[in-house]
Amino acid sequence: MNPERRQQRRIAWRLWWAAALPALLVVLVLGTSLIDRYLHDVSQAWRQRAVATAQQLVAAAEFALFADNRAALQRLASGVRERDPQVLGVALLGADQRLRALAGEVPLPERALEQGDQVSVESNAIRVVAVVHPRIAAGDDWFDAEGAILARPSEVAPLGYVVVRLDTGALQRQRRAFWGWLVLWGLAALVLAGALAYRIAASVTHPLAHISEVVARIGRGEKMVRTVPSQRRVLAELGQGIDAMAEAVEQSQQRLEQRVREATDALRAQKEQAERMARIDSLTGLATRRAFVEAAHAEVLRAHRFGEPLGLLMFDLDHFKAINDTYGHAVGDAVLAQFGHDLVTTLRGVDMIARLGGEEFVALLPRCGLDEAHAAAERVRAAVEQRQLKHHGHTVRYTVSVGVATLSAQDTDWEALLARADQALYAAKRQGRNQVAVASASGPAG
Ligand SMILES: Nc1nc2c(ncn2[C@@H]2O[C@H](COP(=O)(O)OP(=O)(O)OP(=O)(O)O)[C@@H](O)[C@H]2O)c(=O)[nH]1
Repeated sequence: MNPERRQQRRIAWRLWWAAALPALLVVLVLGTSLIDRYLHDVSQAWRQRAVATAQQLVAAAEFALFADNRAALQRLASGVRERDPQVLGVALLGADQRLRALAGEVPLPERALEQGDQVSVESNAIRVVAVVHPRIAAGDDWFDAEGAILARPSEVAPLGYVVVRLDTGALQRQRRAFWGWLVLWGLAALVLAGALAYRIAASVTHPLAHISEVVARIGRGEKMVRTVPSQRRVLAELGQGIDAMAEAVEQSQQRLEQRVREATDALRAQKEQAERMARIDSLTGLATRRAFVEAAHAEVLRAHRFGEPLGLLMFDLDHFKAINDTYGHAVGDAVLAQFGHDLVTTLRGVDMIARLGGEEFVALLPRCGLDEAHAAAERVRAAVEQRQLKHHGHTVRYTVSVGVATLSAQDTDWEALLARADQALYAAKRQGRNQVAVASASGPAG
């Protein structure tokens, strides 16, 4: 059983007990007190009946006791028993408390009998001992000549005693029947209260289970799940609260996701920008040293693989420090940018042009032999020589020295090729600048 279901059961049980227990207590208390009262009345009635039977016998036995007529007394005793089946026994005792007649079973009193009636209650019987006083037989002796009372019947010596024992088994049966009835009604009340409690509990636990399930699903990441109005019933406000909370959580999650997306996009853009900047020189728009190195490596491999020529031109602006010093750094930058532009327009589109750093540039010329490379270098040199850069009222003129090298079988990598072009450039500088110098396969030429 899952935890939600177990919790639902627990709540249902508590509600059930909350409704059933008071009902049970009410039935028990009311039933017990009613039965007690009823049984008390019934046992009083039985007691009175036993006393009445004894009193009837007292009246009837007076003469026979007076006359000590045992046969008459025996008839009386047997007659009472025959008439009333609930009379268990009748005993008639004389004034000396000795037995004169007996019918059925009667335990006789052990102690000397007193004047008044005695009622004793056994588990299944009531025993009444009644005193027989002379009332009619000796009546004449009770009044004087003027009719004044000399003595009352109770004040003179008794003629004898009547003992009657009445069966109260029926009373006990009635008592048991009532208790059975009470238990039965108690159970019926419990079942009824249970059924009602179940309905009441269900009206709370079903919406609770529904809301718990929705909360669990939201917890598992199902964003769009909400409570159903027909199922949240008495807990409508709680359900609406959960819905509102889920809505707020979803919205804040969406906002968060949006922010994460934006931050990721910004990071990606920054990364791309950084990569672009790492590959493209911001001043001239040409490839950087890093981009050149990658391309040169691939080109050298390709040229060796297909036996194609590969030319490399290395450029260095002449006396560039003087330009900076004379016109300022901004003009120096403008010269660099212009030179980059001139390289792009003068050389071919397939040529890989890069700024290695400072005023040093390089161009890789695929499928280009020495003559072609030299011609290209010369074109650049001549174009730069003709260039007049106007910047903030200044007209700047400058020249460039070029070192030319072509890939030889000994150049195992681009660095070897570049080193030879650099040596050629150095030679061009040495020879007076504004020159193109060509490197030989083993070293620079003049
Ligand atoms: N304006 C500007 N100047 C730069 C840049 N990069 C390097 N330089 C300058 O370029 C100058 C290079 O000077 P040098 O290496 O002495 O060479 P040079 O003056 O051209 O002399 P030679 O090459 O021998 O003809 C230095 O003054 C650097 O500060 C840049 O991006 N912008």
